Amino acid sequence: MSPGFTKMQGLGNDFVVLDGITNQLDITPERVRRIADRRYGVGCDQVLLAEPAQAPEADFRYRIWNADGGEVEHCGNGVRCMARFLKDHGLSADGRMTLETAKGLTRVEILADDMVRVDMGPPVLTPADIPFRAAERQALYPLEVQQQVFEVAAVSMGNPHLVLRVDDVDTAPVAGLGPLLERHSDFPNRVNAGFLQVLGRDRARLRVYERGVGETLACGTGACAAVVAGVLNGWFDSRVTVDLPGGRLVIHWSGMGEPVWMTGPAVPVFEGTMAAGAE
Ligand SMILES: N[C@H](CCC[C@H](N)C(=O)O)C(=O)O
Repeated sequence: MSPGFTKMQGLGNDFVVLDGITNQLDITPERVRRIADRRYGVGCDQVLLAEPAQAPEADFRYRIWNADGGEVEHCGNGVRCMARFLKDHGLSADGRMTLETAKGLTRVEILADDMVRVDMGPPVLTPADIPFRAAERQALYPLEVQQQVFEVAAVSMGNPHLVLRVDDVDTAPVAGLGPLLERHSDFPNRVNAGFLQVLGRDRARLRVYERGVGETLACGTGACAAVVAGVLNGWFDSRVTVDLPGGRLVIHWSGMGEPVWMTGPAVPVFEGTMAAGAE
């Protein structure tokens, strides 16, 4: 029988969280796909694993896999849930912690009202580091998809994002265009595709077709990338409330070289144990 897990969600972006600190766990892409399957397994958008820190400045390391089994660099909703998991399970005595992921260090603080504030670090905009096939950095890039050309922003928050501005997220072609954008050849590692509706200089709506998952109810790194794209294109001031289908994130970015701050919820749903074969 496998060790326990905790099901958590951040604005409906849902996770199976595993404790690799107390337990020795071997996570494989096949195992992730089984766990993430919403019929044959627990079901989730991403699997998150807590591990002992490797970097001296970090309190813990945490790893992220998308439902398709691919390991990725960062997850905004996930890092909030991981911090809450570590605190609730007595693995962290403090509501403030530094978590290490493949993208680097992320500083997290659980606030008095149970919201979680995260220093997501500065955005990466150099095409080669996103990675994105463009010769030089631009605020918007032409991207051809099935003989149509879209103007998109390209931003990495440790993981790759494109941001496409639309008039109305409710009518945006997320289901049809999302998969084509996710696998566009100009993004060698694939990409998360954000559909952004600007409501004002401090308000936005966003839907995200996530790499390795499909459309999720919320995407934390996607909200950060969308605000960065909007600030760089003159659409936003530095503080923006982003309404996603699953709820609201508050994002703050004061400009180049500065970190992106994200504040939002992290909610435990249930504890469980997976039967042999379901994990
Ligand atoms: N699908 C993303 C990882 C999860 C990001 C998202 N769930 C978030 O809250 O940031 C990727 O492949 O880069």
